[in-house]
Amino acid sequence: MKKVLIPTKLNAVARELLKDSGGYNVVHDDSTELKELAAQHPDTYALIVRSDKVTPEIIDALPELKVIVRAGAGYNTIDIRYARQRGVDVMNTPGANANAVAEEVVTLMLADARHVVQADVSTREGKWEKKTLMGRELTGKTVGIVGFGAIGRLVARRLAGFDIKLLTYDPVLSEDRAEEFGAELVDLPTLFERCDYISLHIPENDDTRGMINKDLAGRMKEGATLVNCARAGIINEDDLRAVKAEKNIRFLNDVYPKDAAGEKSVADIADLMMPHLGASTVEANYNAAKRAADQLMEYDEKGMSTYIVNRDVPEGLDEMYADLAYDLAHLARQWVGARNKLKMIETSVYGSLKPFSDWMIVPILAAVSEEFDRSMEAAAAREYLKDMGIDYNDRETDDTKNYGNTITIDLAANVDHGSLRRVSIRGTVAEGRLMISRIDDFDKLYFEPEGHAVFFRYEDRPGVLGQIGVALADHGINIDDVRNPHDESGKYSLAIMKTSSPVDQEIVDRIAGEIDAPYAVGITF
Ligand SMILES: NC(=O)c1ccc[n+]([C@@H]2O[C@H](COP(=O)([O-])OP(=O)(O)OC[C@H]3O[C@@H](n4cnc5c(N)ncnc54)[C@H](O)[C@@H]3O)[C@@H](O)[C@H]2O)c1
Ligand SMILES: O=C(O)[C@H](O)COP(=O)(O)O
Repeated sequence: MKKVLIPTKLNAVARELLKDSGGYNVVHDDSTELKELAAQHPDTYALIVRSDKVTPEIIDALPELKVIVRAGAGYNTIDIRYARQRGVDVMNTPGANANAVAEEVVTLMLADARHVVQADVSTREGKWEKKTLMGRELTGKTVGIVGFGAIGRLVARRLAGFDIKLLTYDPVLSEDRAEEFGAELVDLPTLFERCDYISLHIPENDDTRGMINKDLAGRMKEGATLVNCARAGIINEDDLRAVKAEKNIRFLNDVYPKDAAGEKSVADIADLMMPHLGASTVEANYNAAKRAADQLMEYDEKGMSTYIVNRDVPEGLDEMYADLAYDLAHLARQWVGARNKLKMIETSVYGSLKPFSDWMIVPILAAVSEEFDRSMEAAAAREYLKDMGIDYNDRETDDTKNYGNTITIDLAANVDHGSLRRVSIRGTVAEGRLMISRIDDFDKLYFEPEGHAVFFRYEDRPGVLGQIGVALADHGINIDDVRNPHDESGKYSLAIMKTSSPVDQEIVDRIAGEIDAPYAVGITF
């Protein structure tokens, strides 16, 4: 039986579900230090934690460890890179505790606006501070949500009853999607300048650490409120301290560099402080515990999970196929017009790659959207696509077609007057090299996506290749390799030329005009 160590205060449902499944020996102990528990249970296979710090020392103390499940959202307390080096997968349970945090945000806003804590203390002391404790109303105010993920969206929904004006900033959100939530998508400085309340709902990572700095805090309105129920590290505390006194900013805080008793460095600037209680509701604790157990069992049954946060390429998949998916999508994106609005992505994954078809959306999306980070998960990719209004279909495929281990990517993008421009590109890995084997009706290309290349699709006639060669030479560009297949009808040709240097799309478009090629792409792989 696999040993699961739960060294944290987590609803018993996790323990019960795992035990009932018959496959796990669960040790649930929230009163012993994790270090000590690790020493006592070196045969641990899975660790289920909350904000407990999982250091390289803990990981090293558990040589059998295969997976760490974070029953919650933020995993900045787990050394995910070291876990990866040791072959340990790390999962979280996104969204499981989102409502608890959203309600905490509303609680803090209202409690501060009506001086609930002070009023309670002073009334118990026998005072009657009705005059000094004049409050403020939340209704009708402008609220800014930084990070419009699971929590950010729920904060928006919960606050809707207060008739607020809602602004949001999230780099992977489209204006249309924001509008569906009644939010206006703005940039970060604008959000800080315009809002009466600002609530942070982003992860702490290398990009967001110290993000709320003097410049942003300095843009806040006089008397505005900043709520941090995300992570301490995203605020530069000294910068906020400097601005707070000047602008009378209210600061409501749930998170600290360390989850532990003792003095808090933000005590002098925080108007309300909670001991990291965002997820501490009976309901959220149950949801996160159940999700942790369910995800662990799914991980063991299917061998992979969309919730893994520290794996770029799934175990069992040759990394070259991830690169192939990226290159196919990169070329397809240029083919349909890099600036045209993408409407549809369809993937057809064949052969031994099939178990990874769901995951393939990650490198594909990284190729078609600069905003999407390749280290993100498939679930985040699908959410992103939904937000951007892009249809995504992972097609059922039929291996009797003998396509081997191939990936086909179909893209469609809007061009002028609402018409769609489509392309279908297939590729594989052969002899240890990436190969593009088909572009639309041009088959058996076996073209290696590497270096610089130009593509022109034109009506077949003699002399066109020469024309392209001369035009490129006029720009000092040498041709390193040429393919020139015809399509099935024999009517169209595709000129694929590898070039010595990148060819600007402007030059490609000019040559396309000269040879009357409606499809023309210059690309660097
Ligand atoms: N106080 C608590 O108890 C508590 C509970 C749960 C989560 N959290 C914290 O809240 C964070 C958010 O949780 P979630 O469940 O909403 O996660 P989520 O992944 O659903 O949403 C995070 C959002 O932040 C956005 N984002 C990432 N980088 C950004 C940036 N630089 N600027 C603006 N937006 C950015 C992402 O695009 C995403 O939409 C977690 O990472 C965790 O640290 C705290
Ligand atoms: O990221 C999270 O899920 C929250 O910060 C909750 O942390 P906790 O499980 O330690 O309360």
